[in-house]
Amino acid sequence: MAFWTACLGKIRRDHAIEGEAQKLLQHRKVVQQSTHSALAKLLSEVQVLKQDLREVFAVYVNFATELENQSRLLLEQVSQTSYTLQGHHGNDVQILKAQMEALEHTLQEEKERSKTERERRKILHNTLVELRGNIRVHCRVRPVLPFDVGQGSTLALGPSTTEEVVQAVNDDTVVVNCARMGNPGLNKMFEFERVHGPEDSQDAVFEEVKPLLTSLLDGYNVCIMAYGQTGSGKTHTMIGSQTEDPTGPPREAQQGIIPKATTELFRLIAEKPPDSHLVEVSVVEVYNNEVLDLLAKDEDGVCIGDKRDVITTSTGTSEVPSLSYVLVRSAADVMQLISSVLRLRARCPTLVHRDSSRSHLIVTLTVSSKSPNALALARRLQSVKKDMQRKAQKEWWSPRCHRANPMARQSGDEHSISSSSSPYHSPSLSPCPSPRASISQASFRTKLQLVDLAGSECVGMSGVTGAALWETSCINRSLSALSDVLGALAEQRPHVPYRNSKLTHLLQDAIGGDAKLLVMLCVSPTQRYFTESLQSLGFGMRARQVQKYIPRRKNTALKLK
Ligand SMILES: Nc1ncnc2c1ncn2[C@@H]1O[C@H](COP(=O)(O)OP(=O)(O)OP(=O)(O)O)[C@@H](O)[C@H]1O
Repeated sequence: MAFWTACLGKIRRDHAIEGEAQKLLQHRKVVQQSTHSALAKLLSEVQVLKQDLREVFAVYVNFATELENQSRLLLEQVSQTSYTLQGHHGNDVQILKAQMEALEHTLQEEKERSKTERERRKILHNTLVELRGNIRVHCRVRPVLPFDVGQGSTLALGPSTTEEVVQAVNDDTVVVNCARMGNPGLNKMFEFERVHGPEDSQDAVFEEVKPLLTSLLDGYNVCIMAYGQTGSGKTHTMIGSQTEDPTGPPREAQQGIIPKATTELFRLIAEKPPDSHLVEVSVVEVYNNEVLDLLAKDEDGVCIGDKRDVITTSTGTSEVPSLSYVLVRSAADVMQLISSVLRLRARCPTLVHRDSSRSHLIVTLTVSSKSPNALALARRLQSVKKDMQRKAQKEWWSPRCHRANPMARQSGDEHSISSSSSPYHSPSLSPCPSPRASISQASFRTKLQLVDLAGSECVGMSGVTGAALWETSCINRSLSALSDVLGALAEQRPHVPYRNSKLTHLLQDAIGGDAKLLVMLCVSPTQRYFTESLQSLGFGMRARQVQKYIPRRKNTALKLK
């Protein structure tokens, strides 16, 4: 029984397993069928895709070929067009070139015509200046320098303050660009006899001044005066720039008007008969409205700078009694003398300029000439009556001849004139006229005054205090006195206030007398000094309006007698 039960159980289990196997087989069949059908579907889709791809490729190939053909066509057209265009353009360029050349030619012609016109106008103007006795005004615009951008200064400067607003537009015009000062489009133009730009050398500046030296020997008094704001280049223009050795003379290329004028004067004298000219030098500074004789020496022969007065003589000219004069025989003598006394000149650093001169410096070269004409006249004059001689002596001799020169008495001074060893008696040194001296009476004296004025300045900008503030106010007052004198002369007022300051009193003869006066305006170019530059240019314009006495030759009076 147990056996049968076991067999029955086994049969049941086998049957169940068989049933399971049947089910699995059935499922496998189903899966196989669905896989086949999916595969068939996929294959058909692949076929479709393949067909599509073939078609797309065919389209692409067609398109590429077409594109290539079209590009080739276009390229041909472009090269054809560019070839055509080149031909046309070339013609246009040729035409334009020809037009430009023609324009350039016309421009060149116009330039030359305008240059000739300007020169003609300048000659006419100069003749007019000469005839009317006007003051000549030259202007020099200096280059922008490191201290303009605030180096070495406590002032912090913005870029606008260092912008160049003053420009020399040609050789007689300066333009100040006022646009930045709230006046859009307003430029101020100033015309002078000669304008120098920043690129102009010391030589170029002197070339324009040189003819005055010939005038000096022709018998005219001459004064050259540098005016301008502090740091604008007055000392550079008049004396020159310092070498490494500040006590030494300036290098030749950097030499200013004083050394160059002195050299030129002695060159001109060398062309004259020997011993026909004597040159004496005096050096004066006007400091805090005091006149100081920089050649005055103490007992040890050291220059000390003594105070002097300015007086008006009976003939109405200004004189400095007891002023020291030193006889010089060469330009080197003059420069050595000037260099030796320059250390006495008042200087003070300001915020604008480290080596600012605080005084007006006046170097005077007095030339005594004995021309052959004058000699002949003197011989003839010896025979005229005594009273005529006395009258003539009064006119020919200035009060300087009646005083003894202190320098002449100083022993051991190689520059001092000794009347006995002198080739002829210098009028300034002869104690009084004698019959023997009548020949020397025929000589005439002319003065060359070379003036380096102290700089006009704004107290706020220079940042000075205390004693330096007093110096500044004295400088500004003396310069405004100078301006007042020019104003009075320009307006031909009956009273000219020469005596309002020592400076104007001292320079009275040069400003209002019959001297040939040249004002050298020095101007800084940057926006920082805009107001001061306008003021200086205005001063120059005022000076130009002055009609002085027509410059008179010093020997004409003799010839007429
Ligand atoms: N044209 C120029 N070219 C080159 N350097 C210049 C020129 N003008 C002036 N300078 C330089 O600028 C500085 C100031 O010039 P300078 O001493 O002549 O001024 P200034 O007008 O005499 O001043 P101040 O009135 O304060 O004495 C100097 O170092 C000088 O060498």
